Amino acid sequence: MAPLWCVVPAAGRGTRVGGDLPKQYLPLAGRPLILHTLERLAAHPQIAGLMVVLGSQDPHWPGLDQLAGKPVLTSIGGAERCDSVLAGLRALPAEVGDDAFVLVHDAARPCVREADIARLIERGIPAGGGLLGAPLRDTLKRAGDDGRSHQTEPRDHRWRAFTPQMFRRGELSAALLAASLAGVTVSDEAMAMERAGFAPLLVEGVEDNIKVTTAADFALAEFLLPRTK
Ligand SMILES: Nc1ccn([C@@H]2O[C@H](COP(=O)(O)OP(=O)(O)OP(=O)(O)O)[C@@H](O)[C@H]2O)c(=O)n1
Ligand SMILES: C[C@](O)(CO)[C@H](O)COP(=O)(O)O
Repeated sequence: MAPLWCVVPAAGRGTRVGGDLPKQYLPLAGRPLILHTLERLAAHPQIAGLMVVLGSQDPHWPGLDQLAGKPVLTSIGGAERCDSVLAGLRALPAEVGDDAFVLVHDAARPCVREADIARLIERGIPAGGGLLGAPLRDTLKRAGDDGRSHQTEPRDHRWRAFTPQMFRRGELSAALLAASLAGVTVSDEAMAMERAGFAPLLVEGVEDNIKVTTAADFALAEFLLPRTK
């Protein structure tokens, strides 16, 4: 099977972490968070190259053009994550045809495991596309505006969505464009594909593939990094 390109949205501002520097450039184990993510992706034998989607004014990008001997290209993202992913898909090299499967992985998920990426590719391609995730394990409460629990929701059939997510370049681009034209901000690729009539395969991944979202997540990611190779 031919290796796949990976689009890496990295154009966010990290507002939930706070501070002046976007979270992808904050130090994690002594180096910018994004470098850990990119190195892990580039080292994967089934990944052909990386398309990193940057903010329009980004003085922090280190100007990488290759990693582990694989090309690292960049493009400019948009206001929402879904805009950035669509921009990255459009900027992929022409050798990546519309029928080619493409991975999308958050720059903010540095602890992704090689085996999870491999499992997504192996199971997702015959299924027409899919995503890593994990079934919800906690009891789920519906909160009222009063901050009290008013109901316990069923948790069966409910999953948390991770990245990578993997779809055909053409189908995902069309699905993201359709959502955008409808004024819908999709929070992940699978949501765009669901709106377009697809049923992405849920491939179980390890829950330590965390998204660094708040300042407290840096300590957890630093702990997990050497344990999730
Ligand atoms: N307009 C955007 C928004 C987000 N992202 C990227 O999408 C990933 C997941 O998004 P999230 O964790 O929400 O990152 P931020 O938008 O940076 O965080 P916040 O919502 O706290 O500002 C990150 O790698 C982020 O850089 C992006 O490429 N373009
Ligand atoms: C794509 C994602 O990582 C799946 O969990 C997530 O949706 C990113 O954005 P969010 O703003 O944290 O929902």
